[in-house]
Amino acid sequence: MVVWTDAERAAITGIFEKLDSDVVGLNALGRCLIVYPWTRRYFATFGNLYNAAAIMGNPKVAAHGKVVLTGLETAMKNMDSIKKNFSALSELHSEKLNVDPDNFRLLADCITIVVAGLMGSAFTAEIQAAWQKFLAVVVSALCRQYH
Ligand code: HEM
Repeated sequence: MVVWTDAERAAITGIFEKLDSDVVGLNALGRCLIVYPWTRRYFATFGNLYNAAAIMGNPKVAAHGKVVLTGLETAMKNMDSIKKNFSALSELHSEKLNVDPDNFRLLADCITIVVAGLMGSAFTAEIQAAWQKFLAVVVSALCRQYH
């Protein structure tokens, strides 16, 4: 079981309060698709993902970025049962979407980079530590139904 300190809980909820999930979602998913181009293959239904400008201007990327952030927000609101809550989502990514689980970590890193950029100096090492712990638990929960 994952144990969260009050400071970690406050750091994570604070990030969601401060940042606009539309902005974080588009920029993080867009960055992932640009930096790790093989991730584009999972989004064949999204249309034009040929280059950075097309990706960042694609409304389906923006909409899906928001979906991912909404998923994270659900995890934040249920921090003591992330594994249980993400069981169906893990199964979907594994069995139906066939997403290689290595990619979860890559998207998580893009989310951290975007959050860091938006938070500026408020993204202290302590806040980063709490945030990365949170994302590590999410990634581990998403990997759980892979076998
Ligand atoms: C932080 C990690 C991630 C989270 C929290 C997350 C969350 C979600 C959520 C909430 C959905 C919608 C599920 C539904 O409709 O019931 C979804 C769908 C999807 N995810 Fe993920 N995801 C993550 C990582 C990834 C990665 C790394 C990839 C591929 C590289 C990926 C590919 C997809 C695809 C292809 C869909 C279906 C999109 C569609 O056709 O609408 N996900 N994800």
